[in-house]
Amino acid sequence: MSGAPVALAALEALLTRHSVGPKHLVEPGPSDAQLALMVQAALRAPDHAELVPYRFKLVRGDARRGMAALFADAARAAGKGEEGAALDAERALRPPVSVAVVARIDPGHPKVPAHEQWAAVGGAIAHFLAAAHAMGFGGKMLSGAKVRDAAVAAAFCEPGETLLGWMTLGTPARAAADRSRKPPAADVLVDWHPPCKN
Ligand SMILES: Cc1cc2nc3c(=O)[nH]c(=O)nc-3n(C[C@H](O)[C@H](O)[C@H](O)COP(=O)(O)O)c2cc1C
Repeated sequence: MSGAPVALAALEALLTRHSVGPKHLVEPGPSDAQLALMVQAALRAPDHAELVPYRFKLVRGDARRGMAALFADAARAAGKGEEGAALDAERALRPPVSVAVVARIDPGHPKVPAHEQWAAVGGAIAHFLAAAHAMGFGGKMLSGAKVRDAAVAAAFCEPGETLLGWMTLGTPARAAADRSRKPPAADVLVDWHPPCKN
């Protein structure tokens, strides 16, 4: 292989990353130092004009109970009933750590259109979760209709911001199966040819 030596451990982490759902996550969650590394990795994702169009909000410890109450209220408001409310509350309580992803997109930016800012948010999520996986943590990005519940959104966002969802993080309960079904690289990488001129 030509080019710079490949950081094999980093590549291995990228090639094996897969989501681990909240029901398979147990304590311990990542420490402050480990979370800081995940954020540093996120900040390395491509970001036109370095706008950093996102913020991460850490939900752990007792704060999970507050989020569970919000989730339960959102479920009731959506007509899910008490059983649905309990299920949604459990989604907040079960992961040792949840990290809310809040996008702050500037639709009027003179140089960076909104779609490029959204791409930066996606890149940050990917780097964050890849770093978590590289450190042995399991994680999954989750959203659901509750991100659009007014009370839930207001609890996480300033005016003009958008709540994308939560990266749930913890120690995988067991060697989790990689259920990802990815297409072969050849389906995704194709040669481009200039349009024919007649
Ligand atoms: C912004 C965003 C929101 C998502 N919300 C959900 C969700 O609510 N429920 C879900 O099952 N997967 C959701 N996903 C997809 C999962 O995080 C995960 O990527 C998908 O299940 C594929 O698994 P993999 O990451 O192992 O390839 C979301 C992904 C993104 C980027």
